[in-house]
Amino acid sequence: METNRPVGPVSGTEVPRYAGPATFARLPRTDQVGKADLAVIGAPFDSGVSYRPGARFGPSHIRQSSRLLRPYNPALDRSPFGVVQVADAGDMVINPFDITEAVGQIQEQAGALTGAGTRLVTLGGDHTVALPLLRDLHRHHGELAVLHFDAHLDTWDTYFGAPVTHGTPFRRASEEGLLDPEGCLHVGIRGSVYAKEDLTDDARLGFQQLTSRQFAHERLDTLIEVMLRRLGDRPVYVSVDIDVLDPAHAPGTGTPEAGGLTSRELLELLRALDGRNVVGADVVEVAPAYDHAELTGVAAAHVTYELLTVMAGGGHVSDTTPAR
Ligand SMILES: N=C(N)NCCCC(=O)O
Ligand SMILES: [Zn+2]
Ligand SMILES: [Zn+2]
Repeated sequence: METNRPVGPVSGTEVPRYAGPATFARLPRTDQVGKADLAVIGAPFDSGVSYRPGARFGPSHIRQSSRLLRPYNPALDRSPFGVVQVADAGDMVINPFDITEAVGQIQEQAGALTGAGTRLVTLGGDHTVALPLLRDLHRHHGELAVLHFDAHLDTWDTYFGAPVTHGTPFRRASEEGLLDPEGCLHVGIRGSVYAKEDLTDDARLGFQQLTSRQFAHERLDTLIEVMLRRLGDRPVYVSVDIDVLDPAHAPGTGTPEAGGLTSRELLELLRALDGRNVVGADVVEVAPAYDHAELTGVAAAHVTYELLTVMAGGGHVSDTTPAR
């Protein structure tokens, strides 16, 4: 039947949700809809890691762990897949043997969609993938506020002389002028670094921090206020490294650090972005080989769902049901 309503996910009450190939949240593929306003896309690439490999399998694991998501999100009183057309754009093709070529391929394949007006939530892959995604979005929006959830700064300079790795994307982005130095914030930072100067370098590159320790001592609503004040009304890129969560909540990742956020805290922080101008997002560093019972996959799927809900925006109705 012809309809103007967005094409929604396959219903879990009509087709068993464990059956059939996994798109994110059982959404249609981009080639099954006219045009997607919002798309989930995989960036299976992990040649930038400094420790455990395996995040190249992140996109398929997050999709598999997303089968139980339902279309209505009570926390934000919204059916995100009914407000705008959301679809799964599949996986990018990325050379695992050449990082320079890989980041070019990511920028080009993301750009083909963003150039046509589709906003993206990219499933990594390791954190290297954020750099080409920021390069692409800077072309559309100018300097970006980066809201970066991570145990790690990822503003280090080089590893073994290599400038483009999963520990360096935000230093490169800052040096290239892609970031608004008044609007960038790390959330969940913790653990050891190489030297005290790492922290002063990081501040010079334009980042403030809400550390994981602050979550132990300060109220969540106070920290949310600090976060929102830092972002203002700037175009925001949200980068979620799943290792921002405590390893108890997300064991399936390459560089785990004890003492992290709970998934409840992270989901609340993301919901607080509702109404902000989120122009793109990623969910990275999910490495399923170290996961158990899809703990990390489910956390990443729910993070992605909250990002999509915020990015879908309010629309005009609270109970919009997508077409089937
Ligand atoms: N982006 C992630 N997950 N980790 C960066 C860790 C870099 C290091 O080995 O020091
Ligand atoms: Zn990290
Ligand atoms: Zn990271």
